[in-house]
Amino acid sequence: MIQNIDTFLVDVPTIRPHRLSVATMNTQTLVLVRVTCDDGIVGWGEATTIGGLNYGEESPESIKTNIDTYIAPLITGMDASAVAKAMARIRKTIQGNRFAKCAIETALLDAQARRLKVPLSELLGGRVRDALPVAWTLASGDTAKDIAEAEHMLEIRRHRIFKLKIGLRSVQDDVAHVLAIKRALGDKASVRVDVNQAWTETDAVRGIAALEAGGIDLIEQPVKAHNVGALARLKQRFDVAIMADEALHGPDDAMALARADAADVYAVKITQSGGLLPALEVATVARLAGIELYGGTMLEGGIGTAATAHLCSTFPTLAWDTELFGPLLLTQEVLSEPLVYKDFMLQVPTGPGLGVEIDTDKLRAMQRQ
Ligand SMILES: O=C(O)C[C@H]1C=CC(=O)O1
Ligand SMILES: [Mn+2]
Repeated sequence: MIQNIDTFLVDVPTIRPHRLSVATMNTQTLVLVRVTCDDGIVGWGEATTIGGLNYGEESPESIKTNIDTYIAPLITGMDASAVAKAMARIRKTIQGNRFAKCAIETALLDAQARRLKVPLSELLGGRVRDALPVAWTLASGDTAKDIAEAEHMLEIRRHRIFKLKIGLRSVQDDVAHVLAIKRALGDKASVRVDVNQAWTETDAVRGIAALEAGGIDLIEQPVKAHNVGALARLKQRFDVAIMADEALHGPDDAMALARADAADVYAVKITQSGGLLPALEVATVARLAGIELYGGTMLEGGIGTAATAHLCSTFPTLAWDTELFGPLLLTQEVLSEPLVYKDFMLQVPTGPGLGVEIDTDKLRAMQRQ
Protein backbone atom coordinates (compact mmCIF):
# COMPACT_ATOMS: atom_id res chain seq x y z
CA MET A 1 0.00 0.00 0.00
CA ILE A 2 1.14 3.55 -0.69
CA GLN A 3 1.40 4.95 2.84
CA ASN A 4 2.98 8.39 2.52
CA ILE A 5 4.09 10.79 -0.17
CA ASP A 6 6.50 13.52 0.89
CA THR A 7 7.94 16.29 -1.25
CA PHE A 8 11.06 18.40 -0.74
CA LEU A 9 12.43 21.50 -2.44
CA VAL A 10 16.21 21.60 -2.61
CA ASP A 11 18.02 24.70 -3.92
CA VAL A 12 21.49 23.89 -5.22
CA PRO A 13 23.95 26.51 -6.52
CA THR A 14 25.41 25.80 -9.98
CA ILE A 15 29.19 25.61 -10.50
CA ARG A 16 29.01 28.73 -12.71
CA PRO A 17 26.23 30.87 -14.17
CA HIS A 18 24.43 28.82 -16.85
CA ARG A 19 23.21 31.19 -19.56
CA LEU A 20 20.29 30.18 -21.78
CA SER A 21 18.18 32.37 -24.05
CA VAL A 22 15.34 32.10 -21.52
CA ALA A 23 17.21 32.50 -18.22
CA THR A 24 20.58 32.67 -16.49
CA MET A 25 20.74 30.02 -13.80
CA ASN A 26 22.78 30.45 -10.65
CA THR A 27 20.89 27.77 -8.76
CA GLN A 28 18.78 24.80 -9.67
CA THR A 29 15.79 23.76 -7.58
CA LEU A 30 15.18 20.03 -7.27
CA VAL A 31 11.69 18.83 -6.37
CA LEU A 32 12.21 15.44 -4.72
CA VAL A 33 9.36 13.02 -4.08
CA ARG A 34 9.52 10.17 -1.58
CA VAL A 35 6.90 7.43 -1.71
CA THR A 36 6.83 5.25 1.42
CA CYS A 37 5.02 1.93 1.18
CA ASP A 38 3.64 -0.21 4.00
CA ASP A 39 6.04 -3.08 3.14
CA GLY A 40 8.91 -0.78 4.13
CA ILE A 41 9.95 -0.02 0.56
CA VAL A 42 10.75 3.60 -0.30
CA GLY A 43 10.89 5.02 -3.82
CA TRP A 44 12.28 8.38 -4.99
CA GLY A 45 11.44 10.63 -7.89
CA GLU A 46 12.51 14.08 -9.03
CA ALA A 47 11.32 16.95 -11.17
CA THR A 48 13.22 20.07 -12.14
CA THR A 49 12.46 22.98 -14.35
CA ILE A 50 14.67 25.83 -15.53
CA GLY A 51 14.51 29.39 -14.19
CA GLY A 52 11.20 29.07 -12.32
CA LEU A 53 8.56 29.68 -14.97
CA ASN A 54 11.02 30.86 -17.64
CA TYR A 55 11.22 27.52 -19.45
CA GLY A 56 7.96 25.71 -18.83
CA GLU A 57 4.54 26.21 -17.31
CA GLU A 58 5.33 24.40 -14.07
CA SER A 59 7.51 25.93 -11.35
CA PRO A 60 9.23 23.96 -8.56
CA GLU A 61 6.73 25.42 -6.10
CA SER A 62 3.70 24.52 -8.26
CA ILE A 63 5.01 20.99 -8.73
CA LYS A 64 5.34 20.55 -4.95
CA THR A 65 1.98 22.15 -4.15
CA ASN A 66 0.10 20.19 -6.80
CA ILE A 67 1.60 16.90 -5.67
CA ASP A 68 0.89 17.64 -1.99
CA THR A 69 -2.62 18.99 -2.53
CA TYR A 70 -4.03 17.02 -5.45
CA ILE A 71 -1.91 14.09 -6.55
CA ALA A 72 -0.78 12.46 -3.30
CA PRO A 73 -4.31 12.20 -1.82
CA LEU A 74 -5.53 10.50 -5.03
CA ILE A 75 -3.20 7.51 -4.70
CA THR A 76 -2.43 7.26 -0.99
CA GLY A 77 -3.83 3.93 0.21
CA MET A 78 -3.67 2.33 -3.27
CA ASP A 79 -1.69 -0.86 -3.94
CA ALA A 80 1.94 0.28 -4.30
CA SER A 81 2.79 -2.62 -6.60
CA ALA A 82 0.05 -1.63 -9.07
CA VAL A 83 1.94 1.35 -10.50
CA ALA A 84 -0.06 1.47 -13.74
CA LYS A 85 -3.36 1.65 -11.83
CA ALA A 86 -2.10 4.50 -9.66
CA MET A 87 -0.82 6.42 -12.69
CA ALA A 88 -4.05 5.77 -14.61
CA ARG A 89 -6.01 7.36 -11.77
CA ILE A 90 -3.71 10.38 -11.79
CA ARG A 91 -3.77 10.75 -15.58
CA LYS A 92 -7.55 10.48 -15.66
CA THR A 93 -8.09 13.14 -13.00
CA ILE A 94 -5.22 15.62 -13.27
CA GLN A 95 -4.79 17.85 -16.32
CA GLY A 96 -1.31 18.88 -17.44
CA ASN A 97 1.31 18.89 -14.66
CA ARG A 98 3.64 16.64 -16.62
CA PHE A 99 6.64 17.36 -14.41
CA ALA A 100 4.72 16.49 -11.24
CA LYS A 101 3.42 13.30 -12.86
CA CYS A 102 6.94 12.37 -13.88
CA ALA A 103 8.28 12.74 -10.34
CA ILE A 104 5.48 10.60 -8.91
CA GLU A 105 5.74 7.92 -11.58
CA THR A 106 9.52 7.71 -11.12
CA ALA A 107 9.10 7.21 -7.36
CA LEU A 108 6.45 4.51 -7.81
CA LEU A 109 8.55 2.67 -10.41
CA ASP A 110 11.68 2.97 -8.24
CA ALA A 111 9.77 1.40 -5.34
CA GLN A 112 8.33 -1.38 -7.50
CA ALA A 113 11.69 -2.23 -9.08
CA ARG A 114 13.25 -2.37 -5.59
CA ARG A 115 10.42 -4.66 -4.52
CA LEU A 116 11.15 -6.96 -7.47
CA LYS A 117 14.92 -6.54 -6.86
CA VAL A 118 15.59 -5.49 -10.45
CA PRO A 119 17.09 -2.31 -11.96
CA LEU A 120 14.39 0.11 -13.13
CA SER A 121 15.52 -0.38 -16.75
CA GLU A 122 14.11 -3.92 -16.57
CA LEU A 123 10.59 -2.58 -15.95
CA LEU A 124 10.95 -0.40 -19.05
CA GLY A 125 11.65 -3.25 -21.46
CA GLY A 126 15.20 -4.07 -20.42
CA ARG A 127 18.55 -2.42 -20.97
CA VAL A 128 20.58 -2.96 -24.11
CA ARG A 129 23.49 -0.69 -23.03
CA ASP A 130 25.27 -0.07 -19.72
CA ALA A 131 26.86 3.31 -20.38
CA LEU A 132 25.71 6.44 -22.20
CA PRO A 133 27.88 9.09 -23.88
CA VAL A 134 27.17 12.48 -22.31
CA ALA A 135 27.30 15.93 -23.90
CA TRP A 136 28.30 19.02 -21.89
CA THR A 137 26.65 22.40 -22.31
CA LEU A 138 29.00 25.34 -22.75
CA ALA A 139 26.95 28.26 -21.48
CA SER A 140 29.26 30.67 -19.67
CA GLY A 141 28.41 33.29 -22.29
CA ASP A 142 32.10 33.93 -23.01
CA THR A 143 33.84 32.41 -26.07
CA ALA A 144 37.32 32.09 -24.55
CA LYS A 145 35.95 30.62 -21.30
CA ASP A 146 33.82 28.14 -23.25
CA ILE A 147 36.83 26.99 -25.31
CA ALA A 148 38.94 26.55 -22.17
CA GLU A 149 36.09 24.61 -20.51
CA ALA A 150 35.73 22.32 -23.56
CA GLU A 151 39.49 21.69 -23.77
CA HIS A 152 39.48 20.74 -20.09
CA MET A 153 36.56 18.32 -20.58
CA LEU A 154 38.36 16.65 -23.49
CA GLU A 155 41.53 16.38 -21.45
CA ILE A 156 39.86 14.73 -18.45
CA ARG A 157 37.92 12.47 -20.89
CA ARG A 158 34.54 13.54 -19.53
CA HIS A 159 32.87 15.00 -22.64
CA ARG A 160 33.58 15.20 -26.37
CA ILE A 161 30.14 16.42 -27.39
CA PHE A 162 29.38 20.09 -26.69
CA LYS A 163 26.07 21.88 -26.85
CA LEU A 164 26.16 25.66 -27.04
CA LYS A 165 23.28 27.75 -25.78
CA ILE A 166 22.54 30.57 -28.21
CA GLY A 167 19.70 32.94 -29.11
CA LEU A 168 20.38 35.73 -26.64
CA ARG A 169 22.62 37.78 -28.94
CA SER A 170 22.25 38.68 -32.64
CA VAL A 171 22.36 35.79 -35.10
CA GLN A 172 25.64 37.14 -36.44
CA ASP A 173 27.29 37.32 -33.00
CA ASP A 174 26.01 33.88 -32.03
CA VAL A 175 27.28 32.32 -35.25
CA ALA A 176 30.70 33.94 -34.71
CA HIS A 177 30.81 32.58 -31.13
CA VAL A 178 29.84 29.04 -32.17
CA LEU A 179 32.16 28.85 -35.14
CA ALA A 180 35.11 30.15 -33.09
CA ILE A 181 34.53 27.27 -30.66
CA LYS A 182 34.16 24.74 -33.49
CA ARG A 183 37.39 25.97 -35.11
CA ALA A 184 39.25 25.67 -31.80
CA LEU A 185 38.02 22.12 -31.15
CA GLY A 186 38.13 20.83 -34.75
CA ASP A 187 37.36 17.15 -35.26
CA LYS A 188 38.06 16.31 -31.61
CA ALA A 189 34.48 17.17 -30.69
CA SER A 190 30.91 17.25 -31.94
CA VAL A 191 29.56 20.81 -31.59
CA ARG A 192 25.82 21.41 -31.48
CA VAL A 193 23.60 24.38 -30.68
CA ASP A 194 20.40 24.88 -28.72
CA VAL A 195 18.51 28.05 -29.68
CA ASN A 196 15.73 27.46 -27.12
CA GLN A 197 13.07 28.90 -29.51
CA ALA A 198 14.76 32.30 -29.82
CA TRP A 199 14.84 32.63 -33.62
CA THR A 200 12.22 33.69 -36.13
CA GLU A 201 12.07 31.53 -39.23
CA THR A 202 14.13 34.05 -41.22
CA ASP A 203 16.74 34.26 -38.43
CA ALA A 204 16.85 30.47 -38.49
CA VAL A 205 17.40 30.27 -42.24
CA ARG A 206 20.38 32.64 -41.98
CA GLY A 207 21.75 31.13 -38.79
CA ILE A 208 21.44 27.48 -39.74
CA ALA A 209 22.98 28.03 -43.20
CA ALA A 210 26.10 29.51 -41.56
CA LEU A 211 26.27 26.90 -38.80
CA GLU A 212 25.86 24.03 -41.25
CA ALA A 213 28.65 25.41 -43.45
CA GLY A 214 30.87 25.69 -40.35
CA GLY A 215 30.54 22.01 -39.41
CA ILE A 216 27.94 22.18 -36.62
CA ASP A 217 26.23 18.79 -36.23
CA LEU A 218 22.82 19.53 -34.73
CA ILE A 219 20.41 22.46 -34.33
CA GLU A 220 18.04 22.18 -31.36
CA GLN A 221 14.64 23.94 -31.26
CA PRO A 222 15.54 26.96 -33.41
CA VAL A 223 11.99 28.38 -33.49
CA LYS A 224 8.98 28.67 -31.18
CA ALA A 225 7.62 25.38 -29.84
CA HIS A 226 4.20 25.88 -31.45
CA ASN A 227 5.62 26.77 -34.86
CA VAL A 228 5.68 23.22 -36.21
CA GLY A 229 5.35 24.48 -39.79
CA ALA A 230 8.59 26.46 -39.55
CA LEU A 231 10.41 23.56 -37.87
CA ALA A 232 9.28 21.26 -40.68
CA ARG A 233 10.39 23.70 -43.39
CA LEU A 234 13.84 24.02 -41.74
CA LYS A 235 14.14 20.24 -41.39
CA GLN A 236 13.35 19.80 -45.06
CA ARG A 237 15.56 22.69 -46.23
CA PHE A 238 18.81 21.79 -44.47
CA ASP A 239 20.99 18.68 -44.30
CA VAL A 240 22.16 19.41 -40.75
CA ALA A 241 20.06 17.55 -38.16
CA ILE A 242 17.17 19.51 -36.66
CA MET A 243 16.05 18.46 -33.17
CA ALA A 244 12.70 19.09 -31.49
CA ASP A 245 12.89 19.87 -27.76
CA GLU A 246 10.32 22.34 -26.38
CA ALA A 247 7.92 21.32 -29.21
CA LEU A 248 7.78 17.83 -27.75
CA HIS A 249 5.44 17.39 -24.79
CA GLY A 250 4.82 13.69 -24.81
CA PRO A 251 3.48 11.02 -27.16
CA ASP A 252 0.77 13.14 -28.86
CA ASP A 253 3.31 15.78 -29.90
CA ALA A 254 5.70 13.01 -30.97
CA MET A 255 3.02 11.69 -33.30
CA ALA A 256 2.04 15.15 -34.63
CA LEU A 257 5.68 16.15 -35.28
CA ALA A 258 6.29 12.83 -37.05
CA ARG A 259 3.20 13.35 -39.24
CA ALA A 260 4.41 16.87 -40.08
CA ASP A 261 7.93 15.56 -40.92
CA ALA A 262 9.14 18.33 -38.61
CA ALA A 263 12.34 16.95 -37.02
CA ASP A 264 15.27 14.62 -37.65
CA VAL A 265 15.83 14.02 -33.93
CA TYR A 266 13.73 14.03 -30.73
CA ALA A 267 15.13 15.16 -27.39
CA VAL A 268 13.42 12.67 -25.09
CA LYS A 269 12.88 14.17 -21.66
CA ILE A 270 11.03 12.29 -18.95
CA THR A 271 9.66 15.47 -17.34
CA GLN A 272 8.49 17.07 -20.59
CA SER A 273 6.90 13.76 -21.59
CA GLY A 274 5.00 13.44 -18.30
CA GLY A 275 6.91 10.42 -17.02
CA LEU A 276 9.11 7.48 -17.92
CA LEU A 277 6.41 5.45 -19.65
CA PRO A 278 5.11 8.33 -21.82
CA ALA A 279 8.77 9.09 -22.65
CA LEU A 280 9.16 5.48 -23.75
CA GLU A 281 6.14 6.02 -26.01
CA VAL A 282 7.82 9.11 -27.48
CA ALA A 283 10.86 6.98 -28.25
CA THR A 284 8.70 4.28 -29.80
CA VAL A 285 6.94 6.78 -32.07
CA ALA A 286 10.36 8.09 -33.10
CA ARG A 287 11.67 4.62 -33.88
CA LEU A 288 8.62 3.74 -35.97
CA ALA A 289 8.78 7.08 -37.84
CA GLY A 290 12.53 6.87 -38.53
CA ILE A 291 13.33 9.79 -36.21
CA GLU A 292 16.59 9.59 -34.28
CA LEU A 293 16.92 9.89 -30.50
CA TYR A 294 18.76 12.01 -27.97
CA GLY A 295 18.48 11.61 -24.21
CA GLY A 296 17.56 15.09 -22.94
CA THR A 297 17.74 16.70 -19.52
CA MET A 298 15.94 19.37 -17.54
CA LEU A 299 19.17 19.67 -15.55
CA GLU A 300 17.98 17.20 -12.97
CA GLY A 301 20.11 16.10 -10.04
CA GLY A 302 21.11 12.50 -9.39
CA ILE A 303 17.63 10.98 -9.08
CA GLY A 304 16.10 12.34 -12.28
CA THR A 305 19.35 11.79 -14.15
CA ALA A 306 19.50 8.15 -13.04
CA ALA A 307 15.85 7.70 -14.09
CA THR A 308 16.54 9.04 -17.59
CA ALA A 309 19.67 6.88 -17.80
CA HIS A 310 17.59 3.76 -17.10
CA LEU A 311 15.16 4.77 -19.85
CA CYS A 312 17.88 5.58 -22.41
CA SER A 313 19.61 2.28 -21.66
CA THR A 314 16.59 0.51 -23.18
CA PHE A 315 16.66 2.32 -26.56
CA PRO A 316 17.77 0.00 -29.38
CA THR A 317 19.51 2.97 -31.01
CA LEU A 318 20.49 6.29 -29.50
CA ALA A 319 22.08 8.03 -32.47
CA TRP A 320 22.71 11.42 -30.80
CA ASP A 321 23.71 10.20 -27.32
CA THR A 322 22.62 12.11 -24.20
CA GLU A 323 23.12 15.30 -22.22
CA LEU A 324 22.73 13.67 -18.80
CA PHE A 325 25.23 15.98 -17.09
CA GLY A 326 22.83 17.67 -14.62
CA PRO A 327 24.58 16.55 -11.41
CA LEU A 328 27.91 17.82 -12.80
CA LEU A 329 26.52 21.35 -13.10
CA LEU A 330 25.53 21.37 -9.41
CA THR A 331 27.79 22.08 -6.45
CA GLN A 332 26.02 19.67 -4.09
CA GLU A 333 24.62 16.18 -4.24
CA VAL A 334 21.78 14.42 -2.39
CA LEU A 335 23.02 10.94 -3.29
CA SER A 336 25.27 9.07 -0.87
CA GLU A 337 27.39 7.93 -3.85
CA PRO A 338 27.48 10.14 -6.93
CA LEU A 339 26.70 8.78 -10.40
CA VAL A 340 29.80 7.54 -12.19
CA TYR A 341 31.05 9.47 -15.24
CA LYS A 342 34.11 8.04 -16.96
CA ASP A 343 35.60 7.79 -20.45
CA PHE A 344 33.01 10.25 -21.82
CA MET A 345 30.15 8.09 -20.50
CA LEU A 346 27.65 7.92 -17.66
CA GLN A 347 27.48 4.41 -16.22
CA VAL A 348 23.86 3.27 -15.91
CA PRO A 349 23.36 2.21 -12.26
CA THR A 350 23.03 -1.54 -11.77
CA GLY A 351 21.41 -1.86 -8.33
CA PRO A 352 17.68 -2.40 -7.72
CA GLY A 353 15.30 0.43 -8.66
CA LEU A 354 17.08 3.59 -9.70
CA GLY A 355 20.25 2.08 -8.27
CA VAL A 356 21.05 5.22 -6.28
CA GLU A 357 20.69 5.90 -2.55
CA ILE A 358 19.63 9.19 -0.96
CA ASP A 359 21.65 10.53 1.95
CA THR A 360 18.82 11.66 4.22
CA ASP A 361 21.15 13.67 6.49
CA LYS A 362 22.39 15.62 3.48
CA LEU A 363 18.83 16.09 2.28
CA ARG A 364 17.73 17.40 5.68
CA ALA A 365 20.58 19.92 5.62
CA MET A 366 19.89 21.01 2.03
CA GLN A 367 16.08 21.16 1.88
CA ARG A 368 14.24 24.47 1.75
CA GLN A 369 12.72 25.26 5.15
O1 LIG B 1 17.79 21.52 -23.51
C1 LIG B 1 17.34 22.45 -22.85
O2 LIG B 1 16.65 23.23 -23.45
C2 LIG B 1 17.52 22.61 -21.38
C3 LIG B 1 18.78 22.19 -20.77
C4 LIG B 1 19.46 21.01 -21.21
C5 LIG B 1 20.79 21.20 -21.16
C6 LIG B 1 21.02 22.53 -20.83
O3 LIG B 1 22.09 23.10 -20.68
O4 LIG B 1 19.82 23.15 -20.69
MN1 LIG C 1 16.85 22.26 -25.41
